[in-house]
Amino acid sequence: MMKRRVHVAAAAVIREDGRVLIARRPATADQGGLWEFPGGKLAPYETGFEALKRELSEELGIQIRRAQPLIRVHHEYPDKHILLDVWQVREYEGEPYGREGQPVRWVGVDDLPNYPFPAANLPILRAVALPQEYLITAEEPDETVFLKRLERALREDSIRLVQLRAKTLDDAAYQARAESTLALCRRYGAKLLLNADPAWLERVDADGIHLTSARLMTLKQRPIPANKWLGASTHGDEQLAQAGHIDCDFVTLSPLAPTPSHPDAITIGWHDFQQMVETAAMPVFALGGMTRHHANQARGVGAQGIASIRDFWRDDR
Ligand SMILES: Nc1nc2c([nH]c(=O)n2[C@@H]2O[C@H](COP(=O)(O)OP(=O)(O)OP(=O)(O)O)[C@@H](O)[C@H]2O)c(=O)[nH]1
Ligand SMILES: [Mg+2]
Repeated sequence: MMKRRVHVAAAAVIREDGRVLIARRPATADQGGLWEFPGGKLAPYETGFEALKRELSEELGIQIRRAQPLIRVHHEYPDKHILLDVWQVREYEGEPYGREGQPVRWVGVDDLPNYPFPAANLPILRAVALPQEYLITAEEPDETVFLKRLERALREDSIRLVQLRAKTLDDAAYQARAESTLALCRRYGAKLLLNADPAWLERVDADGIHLTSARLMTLKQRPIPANKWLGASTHGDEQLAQAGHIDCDFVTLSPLAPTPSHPDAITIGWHDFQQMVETAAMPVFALGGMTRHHANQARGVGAQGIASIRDFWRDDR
């Protein structure tokens, strides 16, 4: 028999202090007793956003003013195929409460993994915890220049996710660079991922590892614990599937568009990008010819946001 297909709109409602609202499902409901992001099934002829507005009014008593797409997750439950269409909501009227008697709680983003959620929710927890911009550092031999550029981006562009990519440094220089970069990232509350062998986490206590696509393809399982972040570079369906298989937390997918350094490269383009993101079941950053100004467009096709070296590696004006 064909499985039921269920399309659900749900919201990560985010308060000014950054906490996220979650609600507990009634013990008698499907997935009873687990926590969830408020929302529910689309009624016939409703769009996701229309359903979101109605459900949050019914379940929380709030009126959404503006919402931004966060992530779309397809998940196979034994009895149904579910599509969770998740939005980020920061602008709303009213004070949310459990209008159907359900317990609700404001939770810090890093505390979310401590609550039991339905199996489909793992990618959502990752998307909620990640920003919409991912800075990849440029090759820069001069450490002073490097740290100055990075600090500008942390301070002025509010970058909160950084990948240290330094392929030209030897091991000793890489370790020194990783330590100074980590100290700077910590000052701004930014997460730092090392683009390096996963064993580097034993030497530098960074927040995680970013795998090159070559390294990604050699792995049989997730190489680092769940409390560290695992990103990977991907360029197509096979690598995306492998990233899912070894349980990466997120990926970059590139090259989306031509760049000044690769004007004639074969690029993915927004259309195919959207299709690949739809099947990815994890946050995906668009990379290649992207700037901060593309972040909303990327969100619109289901991405987490954009990754870039060039756009963030600017000089102080
Ligand atoms: N709202 C919501 N539903 C989720 C989440 N994760 C998840 O797997 N689901 C599943 O998606 C479906 C949504 O159902 P729902 O019970 O919220 O639907 P609804 O508000 O329209 O209620 P009703 O149909 O019971 O009247 C359920 O099967 C639920 O288990 C989540 O984070 N939020
Ligand atoms: Mg509901």
